[in-house]
Amino acid sequence: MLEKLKQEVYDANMLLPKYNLITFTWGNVSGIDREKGLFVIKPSGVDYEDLKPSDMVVVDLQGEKIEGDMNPSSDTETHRILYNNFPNIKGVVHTHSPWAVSFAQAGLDIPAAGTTHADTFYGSVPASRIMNEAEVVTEYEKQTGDVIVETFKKRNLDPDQIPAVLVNDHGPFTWGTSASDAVHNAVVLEEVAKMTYHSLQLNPHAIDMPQYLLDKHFLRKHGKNAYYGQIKH
Ligand SMILES: O=C(CO)[C@@H](O)[C@@H](O)COP(=O)(O)O
Repeated sequence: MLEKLKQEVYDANMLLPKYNLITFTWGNVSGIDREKGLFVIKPSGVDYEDLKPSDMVVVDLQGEKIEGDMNPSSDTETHRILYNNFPNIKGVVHTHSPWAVSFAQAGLDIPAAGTTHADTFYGSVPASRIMNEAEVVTEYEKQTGDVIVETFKKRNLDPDQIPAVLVNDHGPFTWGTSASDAVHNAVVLEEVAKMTYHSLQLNPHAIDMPQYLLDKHFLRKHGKNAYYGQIKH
């Protein structure tokens, strides 16, 4: 079942160690088949060097395991909530990459400080609120997804324009148009977190880039008149 998607999701998971985004088993990638309403995710707690495409687990959008010998990632419920609430996304990534986690643990947004950020994120990457005890004790991973969705709703953010969040005291989740696109966004997020940390050290007072520069860089790659790369009009 979903053999092509399993291979894609496996390949995307293997990009996490390649780009130094994970330590041990601290991360996961999933990808969804929207027509079938099924997503494929990494099994929980398996070393990356031991993973195989056939180990990937198939889950439905109600959270039922449909196929797979192993338990799915412990973060499966968070991925499920994101797929159910952000209808255009087709891949989700979670890591504990250290620069993004540093902002998450500080409870700080990553402000849009320059064009590296603006090429991928159309504004600050938001930090969520801290989850309360009841949310953590009961259905923790589902509630993590709910808090991410709440962050975007309350702040009127578009998940298609800001494909990342920092879960407070935890770490980053990113998403994208495919599993590999979500990994691409996780790599950019980590680079941007590192650069912005250093910019804040050098000048904490002049960090936000001008709106016109943010507009130019995001929209030349993602707007309806995008012209970056080999786009033909
Ligand atoms: O945050 C954590 C653990 O605290 C998890 O995201 C991480 O270890 C990955 O877990 P899985 O191997 O995907 O179950």
